[in-house]
Amino acid sequence: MSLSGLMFQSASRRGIETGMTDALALDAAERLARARADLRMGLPVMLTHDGASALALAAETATARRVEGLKALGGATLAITSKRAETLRARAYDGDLARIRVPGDADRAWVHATADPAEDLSSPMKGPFATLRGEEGPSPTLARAAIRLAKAARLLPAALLAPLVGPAPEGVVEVPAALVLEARVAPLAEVVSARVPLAVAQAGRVHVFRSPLDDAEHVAVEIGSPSRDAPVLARLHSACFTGDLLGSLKCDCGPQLHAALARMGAEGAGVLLYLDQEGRGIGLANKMRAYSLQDQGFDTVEANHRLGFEDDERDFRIGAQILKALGFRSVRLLTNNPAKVARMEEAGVRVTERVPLRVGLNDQNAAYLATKAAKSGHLL
Ligand SMILES: Nc1nc2c(ncn2[C@@H]2O[C@H](COP(=O)(O)OP(=O)(O)OP(=O)(O)O)[C@@H](O)[C@H]2O)c(=O)[nH]1
Ligand SMILES: [Zn+2]
Repeated sequence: MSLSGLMFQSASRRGIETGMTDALALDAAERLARARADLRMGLPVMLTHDGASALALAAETATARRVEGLKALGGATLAITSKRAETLRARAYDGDLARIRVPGDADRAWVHATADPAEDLSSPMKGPFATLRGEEGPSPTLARAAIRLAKAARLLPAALLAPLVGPAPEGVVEVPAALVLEARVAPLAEVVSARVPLAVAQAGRVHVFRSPLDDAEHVAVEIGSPSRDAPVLARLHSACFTGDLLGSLKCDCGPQLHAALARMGAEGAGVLLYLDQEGRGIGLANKMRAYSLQDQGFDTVEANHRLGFEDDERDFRIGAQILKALGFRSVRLLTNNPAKVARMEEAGVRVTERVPLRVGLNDQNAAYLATKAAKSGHLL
C-alpha cells in the first residue's frame, strides 16, 4: 500500500475529516526533502513525467539488493551527465546527459565503478557502453530529474532507473520530475540573529538563513552598522571546510575569508555571506573525490568534469536574496571572480565596484589559481 494510502486509511478510521488528511499529505518541498533523504539512504524514489514513471536509485548509495531489485523490473538504465559520459567515451544523445543500458550481468560494483571516477585510471577497461536515444528506456526528463536529485543530495551525479507501472510501491515517495527540474531559487528566511563580537570588530552580528526547500544553512556576518542606502563592502564566500577551518594550502579560501573580515573591520562596516556551497556546490565528499583526482594529475576543472559535475555548481542567486533580505541593494564586492559580479547584477544587486582580494598564494595552490584564471575567468 502506498504511503498516502496508509495515511488516508488511518485518518479515515479515526473519523478525522478530509482536512486532516490534507494536512498529512506531503507538499512539494516535503516530497523533495524526502526524495533527497531517501536517495542518500539508498532507498528508491518514484519519478513521474508525462504519464510514465520510473524507480530511481542514486548510483553511489545503491546496495546490491536494490540494484538487483531494480534490474528485476526490466530494462534498467544508468543515467550519467554528459561530462561523465565524455570520460567514459559513452555517447550522450540527450544533450546534458547520457542514458546507459545496464548490461544483464552488471552488478552493484559495475554501477559504482561507472559512476565513480576513482578507479578510472587503475581499471581503464570500462565499457563499451551502449547508450539509449529517443524513446528508448526512461525518458531523458526522468533521467535528468534523478541526476538532479542525486546532486541535491550531494551524491555522485548518477542514478539507476527502471520503468515502473502502477502506483508507488509501499513507502516509496512519488515525485513529479517537473518539481525537481523547475528552476527555483530557494525562498530563504532569516531564522535568528545574534551579536557576536569578533577579533576584527566588536560590532559583529551573525544572521542565520534557511530555506524550506533544502537542508542548507547560510550565514550573513554583519560588521558594524552598514547603511542600507549606500553600497556595502560585501563578500560572498563559499564554504571551504579544508581552507577555512583546517588551513589547507590547496586553495586560497582561508586567507580570503580572513582578509575580507579584516578589511570590513578596518572600514568599520561590511557584510560577509558564508554560503553553504562547499566545493563550488558539490559537497565535501565530492570535493575530496576531486582532490583524489587532482593527485592523479587532473586540474580542478577536469576533476569536476570526470566526476560528472560542471566546473561550478553554485547558485549565487542565494547570496543576492540574502543581501536583499538584509536590506542591501548595492555592494562593493570583494572578489576576483567576474562571474560573481555578473550573477549579482542579474539577480538585481548592483555591484558599484569589484574590490580585488589577492591573498594566500603559495607553492601548493599556484597551479590551482592559475587554472581558475585560465579556465574559469578569475582575475589574478
Ligand atoms: N570542486 C572543487 N571545489 C573547490 C576546489 N578548491 C576549492 N573549492 C571550493 O571552491 C569554493 C571557492 O569559493 P570562493 O572563494 O567563494 O569563490 P571563487 O569562485 O574562488 O571566487 P573569489 O574567491 O570570490 O574570487 C569553495 O566552495 C571551495 O570549497 C576544488 O579543487 N574543487
Ligand atoms: Zn578552499
